[in-house]
Amino acid sequence: MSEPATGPRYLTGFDNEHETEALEGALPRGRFSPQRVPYGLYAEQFSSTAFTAPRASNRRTWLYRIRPSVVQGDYAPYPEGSPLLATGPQRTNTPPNMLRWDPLPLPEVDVDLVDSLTTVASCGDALAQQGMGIHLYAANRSMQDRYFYCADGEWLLIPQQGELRLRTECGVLDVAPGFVAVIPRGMKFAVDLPTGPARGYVCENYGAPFVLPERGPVGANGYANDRDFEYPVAHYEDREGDIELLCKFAGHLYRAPIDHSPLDVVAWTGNSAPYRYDLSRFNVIGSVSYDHPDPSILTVLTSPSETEGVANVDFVIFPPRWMVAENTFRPPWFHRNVMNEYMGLIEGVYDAKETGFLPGGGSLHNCMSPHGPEAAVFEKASNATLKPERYVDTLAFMLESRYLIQPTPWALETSLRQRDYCRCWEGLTRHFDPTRP
Ligand SMILES: O=C(O)Cc1cc(O)ccc1O
Ligand SMILES: [Fe+2]
Repeated sequence: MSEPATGPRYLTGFDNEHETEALEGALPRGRFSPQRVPYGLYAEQFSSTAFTAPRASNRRTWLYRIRPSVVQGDYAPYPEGSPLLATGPQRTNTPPNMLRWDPLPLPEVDVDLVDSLTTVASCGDALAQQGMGIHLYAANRSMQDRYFYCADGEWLLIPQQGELRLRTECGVLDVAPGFVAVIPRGMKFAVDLPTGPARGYVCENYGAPFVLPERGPVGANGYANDRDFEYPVAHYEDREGDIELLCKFAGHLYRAPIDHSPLDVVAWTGNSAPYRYDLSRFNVIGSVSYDHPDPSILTVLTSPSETEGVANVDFVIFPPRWMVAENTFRPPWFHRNVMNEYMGLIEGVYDAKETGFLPGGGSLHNCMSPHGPEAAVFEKASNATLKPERYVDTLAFMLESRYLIQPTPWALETSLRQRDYCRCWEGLTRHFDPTRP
């Protein structure tokens, strides 16, 4: 267990069968469901995979709580929720154009993270448990007397500005920019903003829960190491009041009244729990000889599809690292891909795009749409004197999917869309001269 001087404590190890209790002796020993649970708690199983999923991919947690989750009111639609939250499939045509957006401005009115959700795009179909939704948030208010869960998918939160404190059924996670957090499908939580306004991205993974990619010949270590994934210790809220439980279900928001905090889990054991990961812990593996490797080498987490090696979603990062490849065009190469790529920027500048791709912004290059370094980057990288160079002040990410990523009507129409994006490649003029090899 890691114990920072202040703030929440964490259990470490990806997908471990963790166990934790906020009151000594609260966790039943030797069985999950004794006739009577210590301290008068209720036992509740939380299943993130089918009961019969293979052992290696099975995820479930036993929660020991003050009241079972069924103690709540009926759901009613929550039409006041963000009108820009969408699930898909999108009804508008998906253009093949390369797309890019400026960041969302920070809000001028009080709004919490859930109410601020703005969907840029989605792929697949939440109802078929395939694909993902890509949302932006820009919020300035903590969630008070309201909690949320998403039945449509697991949430990967990628903060770009401002810290998030995630109060969840399993405990508390602090997530600053440079960290990511994953909340299992269906887990109840609230988001506080301890450092003021916050902005970032949410990948709502409709498919199989994220796992760590295989390492192949790289061996037993490297990429994202299992031990660096941090899970919260049990922490419970024992309070009653006029409280709201929000949920996203089949693409729509609902609200149910509840007269107590749903974060009343005193102890839990299992492997389906929220976790956070410090992206600076990623062990970057790259070329130490020549050529620019495929970006899959930078995969932090992958949600597999039924086809081996073809992801439902890959979460890939482009962190600070050394570039040493000799006689090599070092930036990302020009590219057309059967897979679909949404990119965001957490910090600094991305090596393929030195202008126009801004922290908090995003770009989308869908199936077979060409993309690559902008003209100025091509010019510079083709003529640079190649010596070892450390890329610093940079942290971009990519959400890559086998399913076409469909922008929402908002994303196509918003004034944040850079309608001149294509022009960044305009200066790529011909250099061909058949007389000079
Ligand atoms: O910028 C992109 O489009 C992502 C990307 C990065 C890279 O290093 C190689 C290929 C690729 O698609
Ligand atoms: Fe690409």
